[in-house]
Amino acid sequence: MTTPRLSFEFFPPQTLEASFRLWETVKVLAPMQPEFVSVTYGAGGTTRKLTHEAVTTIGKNYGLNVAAHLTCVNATRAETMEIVDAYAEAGVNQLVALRGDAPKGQERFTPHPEGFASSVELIEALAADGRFTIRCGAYPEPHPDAADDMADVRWLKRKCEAGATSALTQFFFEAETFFRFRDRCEKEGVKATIIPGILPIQSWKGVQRFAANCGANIPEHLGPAFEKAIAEDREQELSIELCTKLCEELIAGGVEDLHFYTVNRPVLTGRVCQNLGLAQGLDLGAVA
Ligand SMILES: NC(=O)C1=CN([C@@H]2O[C@H](COP(=O)(O)OP(=O)(O)OC[C@H]3O[C@@H](n4cnc5c(N)ncnc54)[C@H](O)[C@@H]3O)[C@@H](O)[C@H]2O)C=CC1
Ligand SMILES: Nc1nc(=O)c2c([nH]1)NC[C@@H]1CN(c3ccc(C(=O)N[C@@H](CCC(=O)O)C(=O)O)cc3)CN21
Repeated sequence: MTTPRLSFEFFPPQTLEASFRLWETVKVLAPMQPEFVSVTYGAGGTTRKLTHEAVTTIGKNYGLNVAAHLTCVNATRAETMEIVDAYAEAGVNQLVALRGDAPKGQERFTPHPEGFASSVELIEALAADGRFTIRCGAYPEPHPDAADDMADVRWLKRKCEAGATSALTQFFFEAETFFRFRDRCEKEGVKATIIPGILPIQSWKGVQRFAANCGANIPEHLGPAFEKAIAEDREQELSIELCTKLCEELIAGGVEDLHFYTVNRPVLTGRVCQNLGLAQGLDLGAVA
């Protein structure tokens, strides 16, 4: 069994308090020497400037390899390529190219009349540009926009043919979900590395809301387990236990990379990595 490579996802802070949390999260997790970290891009491009600042600051101050998320929402092609130029000038060499969620108040993704109409178009433009390693998203369980059972596999294949060399999956809670998807992708001839996206459950309430919007299935037995854990004030311990088990199963099944959705909180991700024996240099003692 190989030692998996780690990566951590952050979101750009919208308030001063949130920015303290981000820096603490980065500072605590950076010593684990992740392969890369990534910074998300708010729905509708609302965090354009903040994402850029977070990406460059993390790169400069922590020497981490940072991948910036980029979406097609609410921007012309020219505007999107301006953002791309600014990243290249700042020394960023990896992008996570996404179609993007619909902005608040809008039901579904609607392309900008002069914008990229899909993730495939964005990836094609980035590949033609040639300056970046391109990562994309992948959906082991049907994305709400998927037409049928195989749509997400076939669409991922298109994204990889367009130039994405690795895919970060939506979070999921059963290893089997990932393995089934990986097998289907292999059968369809998807060449990219498929990296499981791992969400340690920070908030049981929050994750139920979020999962419903994303089409991620929450196994039924988790409901009573969390209710009991919350009543006994050990919600975090249960999250760590479940997430550790999921990662162990993935590693046993040959997974060589783990991408953690940190939601800008270092403890759960740190503790899971510790349990997996992957947390050299991690010091959780100083976390506020
Ligand atoms: N997957 C991940 O790791 C993350 C995803 N997201 C969000 O997920 C949302 C979706 O973005 P992407 O992953 O780039 O979406 P995408 O372009 O892969 O579309 C999602 C699914 O919708 C269907 N679809 C969309 N456009 C299609 C088309 N033109 N023809 C056929 N099928 C089509 C496919 O089934 C596809 O798998 C974004 O809002 C992104 O911000 C955010 C953070 C991480
Ligand atoms: N479609 C989509 N959009 C995204 O922004 C997105 C994804 N998918 N998938 C991958 C990550 C995971 N993301 C997540 C996942 C869970 C929470 C969540 O549980 N939030 C809690 C707060 C947690 C806390 O206390 O800090 C909440 O109550 O909303 C947030 C973002 C964001 N990312």
